[in-house]
Amino acid sequence: MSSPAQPSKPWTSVDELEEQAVPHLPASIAGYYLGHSERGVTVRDNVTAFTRWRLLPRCMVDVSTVNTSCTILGSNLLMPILIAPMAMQRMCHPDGELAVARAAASVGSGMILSTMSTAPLADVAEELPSSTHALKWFQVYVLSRRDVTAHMVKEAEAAGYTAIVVTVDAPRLGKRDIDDKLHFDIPPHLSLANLKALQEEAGRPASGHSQGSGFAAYFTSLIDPSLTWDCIAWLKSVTRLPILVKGVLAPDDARAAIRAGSDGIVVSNHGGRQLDGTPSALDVLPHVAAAVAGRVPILMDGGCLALGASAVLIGRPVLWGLTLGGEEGVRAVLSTMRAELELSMALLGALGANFSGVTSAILSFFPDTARSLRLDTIYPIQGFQRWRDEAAGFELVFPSAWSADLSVRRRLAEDASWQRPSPGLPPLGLAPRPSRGPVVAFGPRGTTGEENISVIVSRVGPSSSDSAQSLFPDEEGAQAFLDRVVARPSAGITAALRSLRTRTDGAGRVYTTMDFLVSSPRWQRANLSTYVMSGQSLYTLNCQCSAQNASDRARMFQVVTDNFAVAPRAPGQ
Ligand SMILES: Cc1cc2nc3c(=O)[nH]c(=O)nc-3n(C[C@H](O)[C@H](O)[C@H](O)COP(=O)(O)O)c2cc1C
Repeated sequence: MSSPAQPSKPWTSVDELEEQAVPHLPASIAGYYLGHSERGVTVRDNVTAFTRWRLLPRCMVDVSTVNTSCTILGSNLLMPILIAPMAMQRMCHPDGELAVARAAASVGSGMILSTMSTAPLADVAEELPSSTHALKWFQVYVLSRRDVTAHMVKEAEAAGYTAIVVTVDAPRLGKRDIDDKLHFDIPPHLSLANLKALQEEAGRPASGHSQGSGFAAYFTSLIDPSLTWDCIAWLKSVTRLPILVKGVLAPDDARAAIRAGSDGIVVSNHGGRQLDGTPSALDVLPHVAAAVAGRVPILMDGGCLALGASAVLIGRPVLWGLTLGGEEGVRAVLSTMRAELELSMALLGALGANFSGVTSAILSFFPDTARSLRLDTIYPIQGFQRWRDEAAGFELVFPSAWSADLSVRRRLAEDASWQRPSPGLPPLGLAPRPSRGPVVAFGPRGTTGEENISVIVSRVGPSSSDSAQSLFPDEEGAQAFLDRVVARPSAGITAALRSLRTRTDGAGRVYTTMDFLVSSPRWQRANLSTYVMSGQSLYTLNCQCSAQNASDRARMFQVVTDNFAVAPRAPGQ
């Protein structure tokens, strides 16, 4: 292909970007990227659907600060816009997937890397450092060769990808007439880097397929057409990563995906490239959101946060940016989209509108944004409410069906009266009582406390510099901590680390989260604990349940952990 192109003139819309990029690509590659199945009814409707909805702005809302950041399955992003998995990006630009990854990382977006990537998944992972606002997920096509699929998934987990997105709408490739006419195939200087071993084993597929698209024939030879919902359990048996299902349109399939153990749903018709005549992703989104009822995050192709998606995926515009300007071109596309989202949010006054009596059900339509505005201190959002403890300097969200543990509140009241005697009485002159446990705890109503979410604040002395580092730099350090602090060998109690991850807040504080299992001869408890230093205090958030309930509670605990935040305490506190 020709050398990377530059935009000939400034562009103001995705249509203009496409017009400029397409002439720079060989016809068969442009045809593949632009392509759709059959008559293109669905690809057109994906766009037209947006013209059938209208936005109703609310006035007189203070929008001097509009926040587009969000948290999705533990990743903090500066915008709820991710890059959809797209095959063979080196056909646009020599840097291909690497450039896209760099651009995503630089603007706080995220990338879902395709199985059909032309760069190896490990190389792409390196461009998306875990410490920044950069989500990296890996898209999986389940192949007839399950061993190869399992190997790829394990490799993705080892390379630091934090979720697997399994595409379920392509048991066969859709009928793509343009690709057939132009005999589209993988250019000879490129290869599907994640399937190299398979290609070497079977011999490289011959290009220039005389009967149509060589790529379509190759794809069909790879994919397992017998896939059913059992594959989610199979994927879970090969990886500990959350599994999202991409390609759901029917509400019943969303329910089935959750029953099968999916941790998220991507509403998508594959950009109109699979079955022609399916509804647009936008039109089905509200129905899927109703079926999902907040149990797992929903993402969608093309983008509408206000109808129930937590984040949106963009596809072809990224390829046009990549064609025209490599990394810089993709960055321009993402930055423009973020700026447009921010402007739309400001003009909508949408966030403040929720204060004017709109219910929590409506807040659930854009949960992450609503949470970032703390609207959940007033209304539950998707079943969670916010607890702010200004004196202790932290806030968290808790399941609104759970209640605060009254014994903790009673003990805190006792501590306070110990330090502040009743009015009129002389001061007792007593030293403050040392911290004796959590400052807040929540549990399901009517239970005895085995399941709980609690926060402990411990004074540890001046160590503010520690806040910028993870408390446990590696898994070995974290396991050593568990052995020392949690395990009690004399009572037969052991603690085993399952995973360790970190995130950083806007003030540079590092939140370290450990997933660990505590076992005694009689019981097993699953814990998700987050540790963060702020000022002179160590904050510990602990979410605990019985090991049997762990998979049921996983999503709830994830939301609580993702939204836990500390802030500097007022002077003297
Ligand atoms: C060129 C191209 C390649 C794609 N490759 C994949 C893929 O490898 N895996 C996948 O799950 N989806 C793939 N998709 C579908 C996208 O992930 C996404 O569903 C769709 O493109 C979004 O629509 P948009 O391009 O209109 O934004 C591809 C789409 C395009 C345009």
